[in-house]
Amino acid sequence: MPTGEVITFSNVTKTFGAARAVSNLSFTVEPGRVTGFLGPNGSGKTTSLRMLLGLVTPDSGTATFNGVPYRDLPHPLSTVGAALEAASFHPGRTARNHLRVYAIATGLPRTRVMEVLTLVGLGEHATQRVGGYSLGMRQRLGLAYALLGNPGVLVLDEPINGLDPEGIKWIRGFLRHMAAEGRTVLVSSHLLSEVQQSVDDLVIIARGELVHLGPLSSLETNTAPQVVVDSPDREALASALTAAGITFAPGRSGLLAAATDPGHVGHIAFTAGVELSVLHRQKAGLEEAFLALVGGERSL
Ligand SMILES: Nc1ncnc2c1ncn2[C@@H]1O[C@H](COP(=O)(O)OP(=O)(O)OP(=O)(O)O)[C@@H](O)[C@H]1O
Repeated sequence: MPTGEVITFSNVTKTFGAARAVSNLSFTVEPGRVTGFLGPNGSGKTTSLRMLLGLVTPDSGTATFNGVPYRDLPHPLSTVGAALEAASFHPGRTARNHLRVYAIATGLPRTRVMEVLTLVGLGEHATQRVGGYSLGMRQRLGLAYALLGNPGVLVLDEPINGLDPEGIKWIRGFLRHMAAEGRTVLVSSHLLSEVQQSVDDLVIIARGELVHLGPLSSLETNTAPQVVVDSPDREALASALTAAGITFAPGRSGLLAAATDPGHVGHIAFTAGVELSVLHRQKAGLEEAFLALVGGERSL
């Protein structure tokens, strides 16, 4: 069984010319869990992953696996499996042929090729030319390549891009399974909704900076709760709230009051003699919390 390793980014900074792509980024990624690495397009995710894999040199800081930078790993292929781009396979060659070349070059048994192709659901398409593959099939081939050395760490850049609903369902189960076996799984995405159902932890960046770190549930608790309140006499309700120092904004089903306790809002209305038609607590959705953190930039 492969053992997961702790990924540590420590004060990593990278600038391209005058543009700072990644700024003083620090976080850890734990084994046995799926971690979503989220941020809008251009927020620095790919640059960070490329630094982790030794493909880009940081200006300062380190990105390591159990304290060791990628270039110093004694057995990189059996430590880390990475899928950064889906389209870099030669269209004229078959999936099996592609992976055989890598397997031979790295001293892995040839039998591993069909094992990984089967694992990602490409067993029946192993002898098909990659040129005829859909984007989703190329994503799966990228995953198969990442799994060749049976690594303890998986680093996947936007693996859900291009998958159809069935493929999305499959990859969610796949990521969970990989983590359940003890692997460290780091998955980037620009859409929270895409990974929400498969991640345990979140690392969110915007403009190259860390803006949120913690379990998925922490994003929810990070969101300011609101009390939805309404009255047949909305004007009187508004006056009562203002008099009590509670700010509010009009919402779809009433006034959205900046308060945590519906009981408190109800009491204010009661003492002002205002009848209520609606009174409940509301939390903003995860997507709203995510958008608020990344500066409201809605990714395309
Ligand atoms: N080789 C490079 N030369 C110059 N600028 C670069 C280079 N690579 C990335 N950048 C810039 O760094 C910033 C971060 O880009 P990066 O690709 O890491 O973001 P991302 O979050 O992965 O976005 P996307 O999801 O669109 O790939 C962007 O402003 C990008 O234009």
